Amino acid sequence: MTILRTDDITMKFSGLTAVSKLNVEIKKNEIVGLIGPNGAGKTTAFNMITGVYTPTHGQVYFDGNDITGLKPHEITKNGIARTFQNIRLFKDLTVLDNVMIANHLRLKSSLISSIFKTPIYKKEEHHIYQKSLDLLRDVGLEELKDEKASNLPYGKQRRLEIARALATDPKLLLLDEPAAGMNPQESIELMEFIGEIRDKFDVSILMIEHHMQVIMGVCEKIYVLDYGVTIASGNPLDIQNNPKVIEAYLGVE
Ligand SMILES: Nc1ncnc2c1ncn2[C@@H]1O[C@H](COP(=O)(O)OP(=O)(O)OP(=O)(O)O)[C@@H](O)[C@H]1O
Repeated sequence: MTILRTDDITMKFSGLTAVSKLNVEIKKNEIVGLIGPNGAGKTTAFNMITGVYTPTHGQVYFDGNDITGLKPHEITKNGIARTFQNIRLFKDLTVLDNVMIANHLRLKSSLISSIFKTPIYKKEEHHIYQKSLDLLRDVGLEELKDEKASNLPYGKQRRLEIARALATDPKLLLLDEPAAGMNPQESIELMEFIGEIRDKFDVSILMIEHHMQVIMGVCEKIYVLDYGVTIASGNPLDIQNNPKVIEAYLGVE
């Protein structure tokens, strides 16, 4: 079953075509990579899928619906969550509070009931507390729940970011360079972690990553962009042996 399909999505910024006619297909529970040299258009593709930009041409279909042009929060509610290249945590808040805040997107009670702390609000608040603790346990951060987010080592901050994204109950998770800044040991752990969250949370994953070992190790399918154009797609072995990819991407490493 296809969870995400982009149909010729294109993004033009005045004279520059950052992404040209991108056709991505992600199946349920698939882990897919999006790679390419700096400036190839990867983040722009994420921004079109998550509603930060409306494609200048083409459509985005998610879970059978056309989501092109929806606002980012509407797309999150539809079931797409993302992390960012530059970690975006509330650095002065605790690990637990970071996850609880992300969970509030799912809160059903009104602003009024939250101000007056009605029984419905208290019940939902308790549910969120419990769910956040469960999430932290699932990503291996439970013991650090009271720690300030900024005190966490880099690899754990990335995990917390992923936990925050998972708090919105996504069906598709977009990870923007999850291995950036990680040491080799953290990168190996990340590879295992990505497989675990796919299984545990029953999500599909689309990830941008420059770390070739991570991409080749976890992705079932890979798309390669160069100057906004898709120059190859296929399984890791096909991609590694594709002369166009070697020239455009691996050649500049
Ligand atoms: N808002 C914008 N306005 C104008 N040009 C933009 C904008 N966003 C991106 N670009 C340009 O579009 C092209 C693709 O950028 P993008 O950030 O998507 O690449 P990327 O593959 O994610 O790169 P990196 O690996 O360095 O993050 C670049 O030439 C960039 O300068």
